[in-house]
Amino acid sequence: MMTYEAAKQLFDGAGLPLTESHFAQFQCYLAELTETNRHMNLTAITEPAEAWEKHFLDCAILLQKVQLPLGATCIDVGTGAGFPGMVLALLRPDLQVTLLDSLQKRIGFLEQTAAKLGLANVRCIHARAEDGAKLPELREQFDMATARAVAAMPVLTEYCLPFVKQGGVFAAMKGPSETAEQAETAAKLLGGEIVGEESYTLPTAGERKLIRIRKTAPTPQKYPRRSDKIKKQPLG
Ligand SMILES: C[S@@+](CC[C@H](N)C(=O)[O-])C[C@H]1O[C@@H](n2cnc3c(N)ncnc32)[C@H](O)[C@@H]1O
Repeated sequence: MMTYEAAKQLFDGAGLPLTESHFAQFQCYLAELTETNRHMNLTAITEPAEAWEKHFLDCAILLQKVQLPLGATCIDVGTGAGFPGMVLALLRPDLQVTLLDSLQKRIGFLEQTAAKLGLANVRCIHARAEDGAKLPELREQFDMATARAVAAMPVLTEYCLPFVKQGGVFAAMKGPSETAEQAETAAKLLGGEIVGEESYTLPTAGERKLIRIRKTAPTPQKYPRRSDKIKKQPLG
């Protein structure tokens, strides 16, 4: 059981505000996640204190690190149970958030959950990243693409950077061992430039890292390549 006071303290510790209405929405999200997780593999983390830290706080920190203008468009590639995208949409109703995943049943869960939470700023798309990024309505349309726990940097950059418009950013949520340098070749080939990496620490889960790549030129049409090619010959 998580109380509002405990959740607020957790967010305060990272310098993030948490209103009672956000708390109620997060609790509703967690209840949906826990219930659905009984019959669908969504996440290994449903214990309340752990979910609050490793899912909600971790994803909320992204908003603190990347300053998104009012009304910005974001895509979360390989969103799974909605991390980080659903958290962004919940905390920033002005953002237009697209949640993309290759598993239809997860997309069904996300559509139902966004409706339950009253989030009108969420769109859910069932597609592989490398197919979605070929669609004119998605290619180079986003101020920010993000992803957490989907693939290693060279592969992930090929999945994500094609979605970003020029001047926008790809922000990868990573563990401590991956580095921005690992994406340098991929970034160059895909029209990006490494901005840098920034570490932060979760209270009990330890170090996490945010790697940022800015989109400086259009992605050549031949990217992203076919799924098997991306995995067999990562750009690196
Ligand atoms: C380990 S889960 C991580 C989910 C979530 N981002 C998180 O941090 O909890 C990876 C997710 O990425 C999705 N995924 C993997 N490869 C993908 C691809 N090429 N295109 C779209 N989704 C993909 C999987 O279906 C899965 O839901």
